[in-house]
Amino acid sequence: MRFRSLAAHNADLYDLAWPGFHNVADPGACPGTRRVAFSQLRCGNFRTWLAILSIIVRGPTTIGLRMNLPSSRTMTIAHYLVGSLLLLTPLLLVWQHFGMTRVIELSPRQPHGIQLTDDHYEKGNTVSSLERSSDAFTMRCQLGLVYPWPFCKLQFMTGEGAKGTDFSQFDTITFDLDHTGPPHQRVRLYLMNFEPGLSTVGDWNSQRFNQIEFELPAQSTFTIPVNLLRTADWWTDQRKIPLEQTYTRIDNVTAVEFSTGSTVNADLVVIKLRSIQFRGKWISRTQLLMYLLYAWIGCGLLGLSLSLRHARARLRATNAHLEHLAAINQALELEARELAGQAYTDQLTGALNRQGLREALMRRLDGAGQGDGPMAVVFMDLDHFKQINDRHGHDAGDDVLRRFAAVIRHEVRASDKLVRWGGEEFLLVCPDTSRDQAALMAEKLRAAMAAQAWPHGLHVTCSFGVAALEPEEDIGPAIARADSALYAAKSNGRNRVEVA
Ligand SMILES: Nc1nc2c(ncn2[C@@H]2O[C@H](COP(=O)(O)OP(=O)(O)OP(=O)(O)O)[C@@H](O)[C@H]2O)c(=O)[nH]1
Repeated sequence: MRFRSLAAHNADLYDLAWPGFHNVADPGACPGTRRVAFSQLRCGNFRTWLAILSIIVRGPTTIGLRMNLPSSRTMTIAHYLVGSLLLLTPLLLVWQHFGMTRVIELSPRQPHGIQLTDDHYEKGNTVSSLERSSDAFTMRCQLGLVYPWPFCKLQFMTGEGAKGTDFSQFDTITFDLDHTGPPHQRVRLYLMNFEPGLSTVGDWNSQRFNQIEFELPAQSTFTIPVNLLRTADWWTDQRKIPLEQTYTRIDNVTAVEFSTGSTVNADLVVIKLRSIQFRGKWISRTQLLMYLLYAWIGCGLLGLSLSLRHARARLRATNAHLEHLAAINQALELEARELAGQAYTDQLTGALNRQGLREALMRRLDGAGQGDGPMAVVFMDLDHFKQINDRHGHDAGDDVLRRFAAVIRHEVRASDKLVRWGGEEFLLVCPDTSRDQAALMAEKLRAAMAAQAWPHGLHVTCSFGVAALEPEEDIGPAIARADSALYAAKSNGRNRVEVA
């Protein structure tokens, strides 16, 4: 199994430990991008604010602070949205405050229909006349005293039939006029609102009379707020309008009436009206704030869902990465175990080598309560092995060695350790085994050798030297005694067991 380089692994671990930003010294910078070092990001530093503004407006992928994961297109769009909203919010608020003005003007310059009426149709004797010039309407009104509430009024038509104009979005009414007549001259303004269910076409008085009455000021131009308009009491009394419907309503105004006030003297009133202007905002501040709030909430929700998606993708990537690292770790452990096994094992026979024996003995001694019982060693040496090599070749000799080790392993306990001492010499270390038990076992092994079918029809025998460890004795002297016993077995004719 091939693995990536250690450097690549380190980079992986670095990424896991520090998700978010790469080292600014990363040489893999995108061409054309500017990099900003963390050390440069300090409050009061012009570059800091420039960098932050860049993140907002351009998105994080286009500047030096590069995220580990590439931002998706949708994330970039979200960043653009937030940036746009950040710029648009103050702009719109300022524009709403100083601009966005909507005006309806009632004047000779505007095409609204106009007519003059007085109390004649109420059988009064008021005499009125209207003079129209390019810049003003001049109303002359000689009030009579026959009708109890004499009046003259200018009617500006702002609708037709049941269809009127919406004045509800206007905030102020500005008058431009001159007047002559008695002091403290009062005037009235009516906004006639047609309301289905209340008003009928052709019945003028069935429309809601939104009224305001005030004394004309000395100056020609003056402004009053629209919210001073009230449904006229006389109209609600006359029409028997329930109290809960006596509110002001000016969303369907068919006419605006400018009338003399409630003075009952037989005065001559002359009013030169240049204009009445209704001013308001195309969008009220409240509406704008609501729209901005919706936009921010929408943007926030979008950003949240995108962040969640991004986080989920990141989590998936991290999990996959962790799984990948775990697999690498497992493979490395396996490989390490294999390498460790090779260091302690003879490759040809699979028996332990001397280092392996040392390790096994160390482990035995380390174990609690281990190493206290009797222990025996059996030295084994194949007889006339040189002849096998000489007659049948080295490979045949190897086959015999492999088979020998297999036969011995098959016959002994798992706790007995087979060690290749060198060449055709093997050592069997038998824990919890007395000298007599070891001698019996050696005889059993010798018999097993005789019963074995050897390669190339060979007849292979082995000599055994048995020795037991004295209490508190190291294994070394016991091996030496077993070696001596083996020498004796060889001397006494081979294929036999000698006990030291
Ligand atoms: N095929 C093979 N031969 C080996 C290996 N290690 C040692 N030998 C051979 O084993 C032989 C040992 O010969 P000797 O020490 O003379 O012993 P012997 O021929 O078995 O004689 P006795 O031990 O006296 O019965 C030598 O020829 C070595 O070359 C091995 O790994 N493979």
